[in-house]
This record gives sequence, structure tokens and C-alpha cells, in this order.
Amino acid sequence: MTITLQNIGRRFNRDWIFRGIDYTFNIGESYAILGPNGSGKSTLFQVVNGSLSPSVGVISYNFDGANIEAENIFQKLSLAAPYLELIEEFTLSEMIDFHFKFKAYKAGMDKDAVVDVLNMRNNANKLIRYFSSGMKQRLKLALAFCSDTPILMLDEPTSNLDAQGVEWYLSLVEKFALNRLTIICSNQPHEYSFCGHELNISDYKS
Ligand SMILES: Nc1ncnc2c1ncn2[C@@H]1O[C@H](COP(=O)(O)OP(=O)(O)OP(=O)(O)O)[C@@H](O)[C@H]1O
Repeated sequence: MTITLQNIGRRFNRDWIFRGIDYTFNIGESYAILGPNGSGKSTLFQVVNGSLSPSVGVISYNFDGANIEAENIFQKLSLAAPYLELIEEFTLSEMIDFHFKFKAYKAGMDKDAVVDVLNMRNNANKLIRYFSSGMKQRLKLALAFCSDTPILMLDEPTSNLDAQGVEWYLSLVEKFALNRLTIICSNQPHEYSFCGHELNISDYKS
């Protein structure tokens, strides 16, 4: 699996957020998209995951030698981001069932195993609406990590997590990010220090 960006740029109205990005993301590797607040990390994240079109340039997805159209790439990826909402009217148990109607479980996982990863057996029947912000963030991460997709994309993965939550996140990286294409948007080293590659938005501002 590769994602190839050729001369990618995105602007909002007259403002270029970034341009001239030539880059290839490869399966089995981890990438950090870096930059200060407002620099364009989330914008690039959305361009890479196919939910926002680039203003210029070409993005191509290749899986086992075949090209995949941008509108179908969601089948291959798992996302967690602050602006992607959970369904507040569901219980935890219902949310997991719903999510895994669209994605397969990673090998060896099922609903009980996901609840165990979350350490939320006592909350299985609690409405998501009543989850704390940290519990919601843990749930978003667990759903993404435990889905069997080749691409894992996380925007600000430890937002709302305490120190223990950060350790928990790093344990999920060790267990569930192996052999995937992992992309982390961040400006906090503890979230991305395991990444072998860094793409800095500030390099594409000209
Ligand atoms: N839909 C939009 N319309 C107009 N401007 C936008 C839109 N989305 C983002 N922007 C602008 O694009 C720039 C980059 O925003 P983006 O959210 O990608 O930055 P970021 O690096 O992820 O920031 P942060 O670290 O604060 O999350 C900002 O100036 C933002 O105001």
C-alpha cells in the first residue's frame, strides 16, 4: 500500500495553506505530520484521507498493485480525530457493534476484547453522551487501532488524555500499529516520537 502525493497544494479562498508537497507514504512505516497550531496539519490529514480535495496536484492510492479511487479509500483506513464525533445516543456496546458493521476486527479481537482494551467492562451499557472527554478519546483510539485496515490515521491522538492515557496510547501503538501505514498529526513529541518519518508543513509554505 502506498499513498503518493504529487505537487499537492490546498488553499482556502486566497490563502495557500501548503503547496508543492511531493511525498510517498509506504505500508509498514510511521509518519508524523508536524507544524505549529494553524499551520495546516489537519488540512493535509483530510487531503491524504480523501475527505478534502487538493486545490492542485494529484494524490494516488495503490493497494497490492491496483489503484484505488479517493472516494473508496475510506474502506482501507481507520481514523481518529477531535472533529470526528462518536454517536452520543449509543451505549458503548452499541457503538462498538455499529463501528464493526463497517470494519473488520483485527485478528484475535472481538467486542469483548475491545471493551477489555478500554478497561470499560463496567461502562458497556453507558451512553456515550455520559462519557468523559478522556473516555471518548480512548474509545475513538480503540476503534481505530482494533480495526483491520492497512492505514491508521490519528489527528492529535492524546488530546484529553492524562499521563496514564498517554502510556495506554503508546501500548496500543506497540500492539496494533505493526505492519500498517500509520500517520499521526501532532505537535507533541510524546505522540509521535516512535515515527520513523517526519513531514513538516512549514517546509511547504512558499
Ligand atoms: N474550511 C476552512 N475554511 C477556511 N479556512 C480554513 C478551513 N479549514 C481550515 N482553515 C484554515 O487553514 C489553516 C490550517 O488549519 P488546520 O486546522 O489544518 O491547522 P492545524 O495545523 O491542524 O492546527 P492545530 O494544531 O491548531 O489543530 C488555518 O488558518 C485555518 O483557519
